[in-house]
Amino acid sequence: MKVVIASDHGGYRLKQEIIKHLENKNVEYEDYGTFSDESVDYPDYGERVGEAVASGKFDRGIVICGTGIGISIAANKVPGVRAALCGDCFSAKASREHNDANVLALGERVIGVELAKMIVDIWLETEFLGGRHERRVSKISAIEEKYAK
Ligand SMILES: O=C[C@H](O)[C@H](O)[C@H](O)COP(=O)(O)O
Repeated sequence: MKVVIASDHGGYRLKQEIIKHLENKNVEYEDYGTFSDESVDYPDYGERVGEAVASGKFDRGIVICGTGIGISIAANKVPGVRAALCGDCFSAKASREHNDANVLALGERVIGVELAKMIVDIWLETEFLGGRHERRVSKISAIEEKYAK
């Protein structure tokens, strides 16, 4: 599995911790920035990861900002992206099983590093269940198509 990860300055420190964790687990990843804690704009990084996942270059994306909210909103603007902001393990599992989330969003200012690592593990390991959830995810795609220019 190939993972792309990015953050703004508000998620930079947690991104570095998650990168160390991915390396320890031998998960293939690419870091799309930001590369310091200097202030930047989260939509740039959400869009970057969203495009990289939607294009098929990566299987999954991880985006991090202060709350995880802004960067997930931005990533979700890219057609084909289903970004899930998770602050607990149950949501991380359900976002994969039910929603086939292809981008995980985390908030550095909200959750601790150890919980974030646990969420990442569960999210990477959990498969989409399909079945009734397939129909609902298809309806999300239909909404995208309806509003596409
Ligand atoms: O949703 C947005 C994120 O939480 C940003 O990380 C946050 O807004 C950045 O705030 P500041 O510029 O005050 O560090």
